[in-house]
Order: sequence, then C-alpha cells, then structure tokens
Amino acid sequence: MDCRGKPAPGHLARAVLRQNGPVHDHSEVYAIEPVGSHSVLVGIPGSDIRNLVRNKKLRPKFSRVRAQVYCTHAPVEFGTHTQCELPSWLQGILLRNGPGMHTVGETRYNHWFDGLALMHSFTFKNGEVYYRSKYLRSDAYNCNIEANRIVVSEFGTMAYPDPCKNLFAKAFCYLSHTIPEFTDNCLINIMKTGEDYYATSETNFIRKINPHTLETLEKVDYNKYVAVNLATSHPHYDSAGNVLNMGTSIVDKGKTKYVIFKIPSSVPEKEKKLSCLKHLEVLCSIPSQSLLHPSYYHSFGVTENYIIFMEQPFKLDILKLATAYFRGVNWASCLSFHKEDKTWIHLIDKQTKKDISTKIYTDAMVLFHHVNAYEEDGHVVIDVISYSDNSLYQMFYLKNLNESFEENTKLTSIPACKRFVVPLGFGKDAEVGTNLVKLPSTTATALKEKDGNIYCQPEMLCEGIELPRINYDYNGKKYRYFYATEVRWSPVPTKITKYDVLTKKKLSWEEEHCWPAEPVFVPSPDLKEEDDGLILSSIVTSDPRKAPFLLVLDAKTFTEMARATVNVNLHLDLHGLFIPEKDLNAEHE
Ligand SMILES: CC1=C(/C=C/C(C)=C/C=C/C(C)=C/C=O)C(C)(C)CCC1
Ligand SMILES: [Fe+2]
Repeated sequence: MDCRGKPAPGHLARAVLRQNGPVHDHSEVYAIEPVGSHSVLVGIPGSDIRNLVRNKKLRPKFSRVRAQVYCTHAPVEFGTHTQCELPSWLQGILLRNGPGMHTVGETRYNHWFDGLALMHSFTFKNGEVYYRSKYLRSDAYNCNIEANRIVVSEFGTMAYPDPCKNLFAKAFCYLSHTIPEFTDNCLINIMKTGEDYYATSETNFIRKINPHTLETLEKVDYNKYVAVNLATSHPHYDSAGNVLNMGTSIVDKGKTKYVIFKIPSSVPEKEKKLSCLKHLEVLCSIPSQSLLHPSYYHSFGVTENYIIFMEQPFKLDILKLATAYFRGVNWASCLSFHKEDKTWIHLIDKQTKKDISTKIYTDAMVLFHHVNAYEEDGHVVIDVISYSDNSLYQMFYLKNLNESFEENTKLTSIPACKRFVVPLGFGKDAEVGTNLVKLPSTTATALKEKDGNIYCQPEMLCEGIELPRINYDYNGKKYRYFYATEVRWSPVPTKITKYDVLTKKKLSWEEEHCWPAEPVFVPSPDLKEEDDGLILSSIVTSDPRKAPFLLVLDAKTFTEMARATVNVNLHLDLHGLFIPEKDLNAEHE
C-alpha cells in the first residue's frame, strides 16, 4: 500500500490555564490546520458512540474553535469557578489514542475497534493546557481517503480493495501468504522506545509519531526485526525504559509460538540515528499448544523474576484467518472462545528464559487487561480483569451502539477483577488435594492434582471495572492501588474509580452526562506514598450543552483539582501515556 493521502482533519485548541490567577479564562483558541475536504468529520458532535446513540446529523465544518478552562475544587458543578490548584510540576504531554473515524465516503465500519486512529494530546506547559487531535496518516487511512471508501480490512470489517480486478488474481495473492497483510491502523495505544513514540495496535505494524505535533512518521514492520505476525499494544517497560513485549509467530517453519522480545531504550552512540528496534532482542518463546489455534491475548504480566502469560481458550483459528477474505467474513469471526478448555498460566523465568515445568491452569476465561503482578513470600500474585465469555467484542459492533444501545449491549458477563496466586514451591512434596497458597491475605487457592498439575481458583477483588492503570513505579511489585473506569452492563464508562486491593475499598469520581476515559496516574515529583500524584482523564459528555474536558484528580483523595474545558468534540478513546517534560526531546517541537 503506497497511496498518498490528502489533507484531512486535525485541530488544535489552546486553552490558557492560569495557576492561582483569574479563576476562569476565556482564552483565544484557534485551529492550526487548514481544514481539508474531509473536515466535516471533525464536526461530529462528541464521541462516535455518543453520536450514534443520539443519531445526530453531521455538523458543518469549522475552522475556529473556542475553549474555556475552569479550575475547580470538588465537589463541583459545571461552571463553578473556584481557585485553580493545578500543581506547577505537571509539565509534559498526555498522549492518547483510539478509534476516531468510522465512516469513509458512503462506507461504514462494522465495529468500534475498526475506526481510523485519532490521536489526542493534552500539553501541560507553564500553567497552560493545549489540546490537539490528529488522525494517524496510516497507509490504511491514506488508501481509504484516496478511494473515498473503506478499502483496508480492519478487525470487524472485511474490505475488498479492487472489485474491478479479477478476483482469482487477488485470491492467488492471498493464498500465497497464509497470513494476510494486516492493517497499519494503529488505534490502540502509544509505545515509547528510547526517544521515539509509536502508535500501536495488535498487528505487525506500528507507526512512529511526533509526540509534539502528532504527525505520522515511518511505518515499522515488527517482522523485519522479529518473526511475529501479531504483537500486543500493552508492552512493559523496565526501570531503564527498555521495552518488553510479546507477539505471536504463526506457522513459521512449521511452528506457532509466542515470542517475548526486548527493545532496548538506547542504542550505541555511533548508531544514534538508528531506531532502537534495530537492536530488538528475542528473549524466549513459548510453543503454542496448537499449531493452528494460538491463543489471543491483549496484554501480559511481569514480576521481578517472571513473565506471566495466560494462554486463554479465546483462540485465533488460522485456517479461518487465511480464508476469511474469500469467505467474505471479518477477522473477528476467526476468534472463538472454547469454554470447555482450560486457561494455562505460564511463568517464564527471566533468568533461565524458560517456562517453569509445572503445569498451572485455571478455568476458561477471556481476559484483556492485566492490572499488575508481583511476588510475595514464595508466591506469584496475578491481578487481571476477566470475563466469562467473549461478549465484550460482540457489544462493540456499531449496529448495537444505536439509540437503544443500553438494551442491545447488556454484557452477558461483566468484567471482574480477579486475583490468581501461584505458589512458587509448586508443592513438590505436598499431598494431592492440598491448597498450596499460604498467603493469609487472599482466598485464592492452588490445588495440587494427581498428575502434578496445579489448579488455581481466583479471589474476586471487584466487579464492573475496565481500563486499569497503576502507579507504574509499582509495576511488577507489591502494590496497593489501581485506577480504572467503571462500567456495569453497558460499554460506556460512567465513573473513574480508585481501588485499594488491601482494604477492598473504593473511591470514585462521577458526574452527570460524563463518560470518562482510562485514568492515567502521574506521580508527583516528591512521591512518598504510592498514591502521591494526579489522575488525568479526558471526559466526553453525553449532553451537547455540556462541553467535554480534561479532568485532574488528586490520586490520594480522588477530589477534583482542576478541569480544562475544551469547546471541541472529544472522542472516547482507548489508551495512552503521560510523557513528563524531561523525557520530551525539544528538537521535535
Ligand atoms: C486487525 C486484526 C486484529 C485486531 C484486533 C484489535 C483491533 C483488537 C482490539 C482490542 C481491544 C481494543 C481490546 C480492549 O480491551 C487481530 C484480531 C489481532 C488479528 C487480525 C487482524
Ligand atoms: Fe487495552
């Protein structure tokens, strides 16, 4: 795919946020990009889902936007202005990613996860907040815009690039590769490698971006550096900033395996111009239980000494994937949940780079997000958010997200935060049937079975939460708090919650008509306790009279410190990261 793109929408709103100054400031705000021919999409009121729900017509395009900033104390009502308390140390960029455009010309994607990536940034600089959003100019985006219709397949939409061409020629082209060419519409997250930032999804492609301008840079194929067809968009980072990620290598040299790899955070001085990816190193691989049915996974866990991989029975069917194009079905239909199978818990020893030999398993489940994991007194504690089926993917079909979405999208299983505990001694000398978990703080169990396998049953921590985040300094370590959005029986989050895994108590923020995004924890520079810091979340509003805003909460008390109201339409997004000013390379500005 090498089609060249046309200018497309993007806008920047600048909002002055003065500390201890006037409590509200109706600042001059301007759009910086020429509004292109497709700009009408920028004018969609609110998030895509909100738009669908209210079934609004497209708004006319605009080239100027206004923003207001309100600095508030909690509890607040919209429009209440009190003294601003945004700390001066909050300097940097909150970068976010998610699906943004679901319609191209007359064609429409089927699934919310298909949307063309829209990146967002909130820049905190000298007491001012700047908001910017820009579509990722992926090849998928450029080809679609050029054709004025969807021509690149996404998760829930199979597209047919050239209907006028002989289908057999196309069929042959697809047959010659077992694994089809996947999209580079990197809509899920942002990854940092060294000084570079990438928009990421779950295919073999990532797209480098400029974190200051949100411009799209090189397209990188993981496959050039490591033999993977898929890779997660939830990598881990160690204290030196090295990236640890996992991908699936499908039927390569007759084998399907999960590959764990490291991308170093720096490259030798003489190679300064080269990307860290050139120094990617494979740490180890785990063979898939089945050649043609590898597990699907969205994230994985780490502790000080182990890498944790949950091989769940939510699986990709490779034969279905290879033939989906001719059968006229989407990639999503190649995933299926085998509820009668087990979920295998793999612990990979970082030192020996080997999967521990004991077989550890739990019941069938579907899991997307690991919350955190750590080692304690000879046990590995693994906190995840799991489902009892794959209804999550189902409910994000756009046909369900219409006016009656509350009825259509009732989850048949709600997300549950569960704690699994694996005893590291593996009960070599223990009797069959013994519970090997000796941690007094948990009700999770691990039973030794006749064949030496260990059967784990989790402790339920809480229900109805998704998009978990922690203070990342505690990643892989014993921790106490996580922050998440609260969802009940619908896909739309209505609260942000701080959960204390020790006391099982919750603190929440909510406001009428507010749909919060994933809460990002930013540690305070003089951090003494785990929750010394701020929570940043962008809030989409479901009432058109209420402007969306960036919310700043005190992570300790969960009280509101400030909100920056932006009079442009924010979209519901997926994931992102905060880049502290010290990590920003001023050269790119
Ligand atoms: C395109 C494509 C894929 C895309 C998956 C996506 C886009 C998943 C998004 C998951 C999210 C957002 C989960 C949230 O919890 C697959 C199935 C990996 C493989 C086939 C090609
Ligand atoms: Fe995710």
